[in-house]
Amino acid sequence: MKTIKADIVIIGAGSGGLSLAAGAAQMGAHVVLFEGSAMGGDCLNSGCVPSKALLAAGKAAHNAHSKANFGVHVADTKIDFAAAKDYVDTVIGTIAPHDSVARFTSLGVTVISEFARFKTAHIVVSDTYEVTAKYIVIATGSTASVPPISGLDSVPYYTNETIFTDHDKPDHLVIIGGGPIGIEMAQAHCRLGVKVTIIEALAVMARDDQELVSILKNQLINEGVTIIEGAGVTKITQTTNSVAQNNENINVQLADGQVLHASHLLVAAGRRPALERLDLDAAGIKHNRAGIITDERLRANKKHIFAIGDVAGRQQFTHIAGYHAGIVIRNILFKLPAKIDDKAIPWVTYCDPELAHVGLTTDEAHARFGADRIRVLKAPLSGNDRAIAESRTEGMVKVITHKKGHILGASILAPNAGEMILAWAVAITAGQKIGTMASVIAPYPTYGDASKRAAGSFFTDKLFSPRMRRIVQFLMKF
Ligand SMILES: Cc1cc2nc3c(=O)[nH]c(=O)nc-3n(C[C@H](O)[C@H](O)[C@H](O)COP(=O)(O)OP(=O)(O)OC[C@H]3O[C@@H](n4cnc5c(N)ncnc54)[C@H](O)[C@@H]3O)c2cc1C
Ligand SMILES: NC(=O)c1ccc[n+]([C@@H]2O[C@H](COP(=O)([O-])OP(=O)(O)OC[C@H]3O[C@@H](n4cnc5c(N)ncnc54)[C@H](O)[C@@H]3O)[C@@H](O)[C@H]2O)c1
Repeated sequence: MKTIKADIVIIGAGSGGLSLAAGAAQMGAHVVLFEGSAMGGDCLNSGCVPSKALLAAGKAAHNAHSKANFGVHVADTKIDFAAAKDYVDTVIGTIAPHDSVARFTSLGVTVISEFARFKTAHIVVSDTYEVTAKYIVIATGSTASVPPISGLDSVPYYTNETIFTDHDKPDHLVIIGGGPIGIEMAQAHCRLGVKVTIIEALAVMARDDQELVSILKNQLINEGVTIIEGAGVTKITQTTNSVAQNNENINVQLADGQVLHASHLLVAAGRRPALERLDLDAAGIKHNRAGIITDERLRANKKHIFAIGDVAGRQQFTHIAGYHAGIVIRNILFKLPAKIDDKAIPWVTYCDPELAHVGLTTDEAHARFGADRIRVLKAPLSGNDRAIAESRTEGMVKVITHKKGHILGASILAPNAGEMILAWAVAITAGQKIGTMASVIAPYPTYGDASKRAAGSFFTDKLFSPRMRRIVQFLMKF
């Protein structure tokens, strides 16, 4: 057993662990980083990167098919599903060196490619190392949560960890769960020629603005995705291939008695924190079903132990893991009592059109301020010249403000909503009122102009009122 003394031990080299390791080591701390699997974690290997690459392949196929209204006729579009998966591998391979052991070693981080667990509250061990550290940061992420459906354990199914590595094209992909993973994978596969059905126990994309979600749902249904909501799966069985049509030999029974036949299943029913290898009891660290219990400084019940990213039981996004890393750097390296601030957290689901959000949702704003103290501003893309020129009028910018003009939240459904939401994230972070966005000079013609238009509608009633008309008519006398 080799022994090391370190300033900071980080367990997990995903988005959170890597950001923290790179920052802390380059600022002079002695950092030991444990990773038991692939460097880069979920985001690089089985999350953001492969899903966005597959969506890009799907978008290329879709655009090749749907150009007739532009007067462009594309003959004989052929989709090579395996080649699309090769493309996904290439994208991962291109980014991988950035997250590699070699790069982090060159930054001064001691990387140990083994799973780690607590021996005591100050000592972390793996198969061949024992590291004593002043601070320990748990960044072990999350894994797919597999619901206890009768028969599921006796049939093959994909999770995010396996779906990107299989290069065979499914005939009929049935997806259990209509959250961001389910929606993104449904559209990517459908556009690459796969028959897709989503089964969602409650409502799809429940965390997002439901008016925008319903437009998105129509878009997906028009493209060929079948969406079944409010339907629990009660039982799953498998028949022998010889009696199944189109390889649809997995039978998915729903609570209403309906039975669907799938060739492949994807379980996308949420996440559970990756705690099982850590032996948290050895360090007396408190946790619950969501993850490590932390305070606003991301400290566990032992104040020298922190948790960041998915395992911290808060929002589960790569940019949040990176944000957490910054909070922990300020706490550990600079001894500042930095706390997380939830006011302007953005998220984007990268279907086409993209669905983006930042700040409070309409429901949250209602609950916090009451319906009579908030305003909802809308700019449908049907009134946006760029969207009309590109035949992409299906979306909308929707903004929630306090009645005094403070911006509380924004949701956008648009082709590049993920880029557009940044302006609203900046405005909310900076505590700006809606007048700032209304007075911005937006380049024409852009989708961003719809943000300005939504903001401007805050003032429409006052600007075009009888009172204003009387004032202007009076002033025109001079
Ligand atoms: C399909 C999919 C698509 C996604 N798309 C997006 C997106 O577009 N945008 C976005 O912001 N987010 C997206 N996410 C979420 C994002 O991937 C996660 O929020 C992010 O990866 C969390 O980073 P993390 O560092 O907390 O954990 P992870 O990236 O999961 O990294 C944790 C690491 O810890 C390692 N580990 C675990 N236990 C131990 C141990 N005991 N010892 C040593 N190592 C250990 C694991 O092997 C892993 O490498 C997506 C997720 C999925 C599944
Ligand atoms: N673009 C992005 O940023 C992006 C993309 C993918 C994932 N992610 C992250 O990963 C997380 C996990 O994504 P997810 O989609 O797995 O989880 P999720 O929790 O967001 O959605 C899971 C869905 O599955 C449903 N469900 C659960 N059990 C079910 C069952 N037995 N039958 C039918 N439906 C069931 C739930 O009602 C829910 O709607 C997200 O919350 C997000 O934080 C982000």
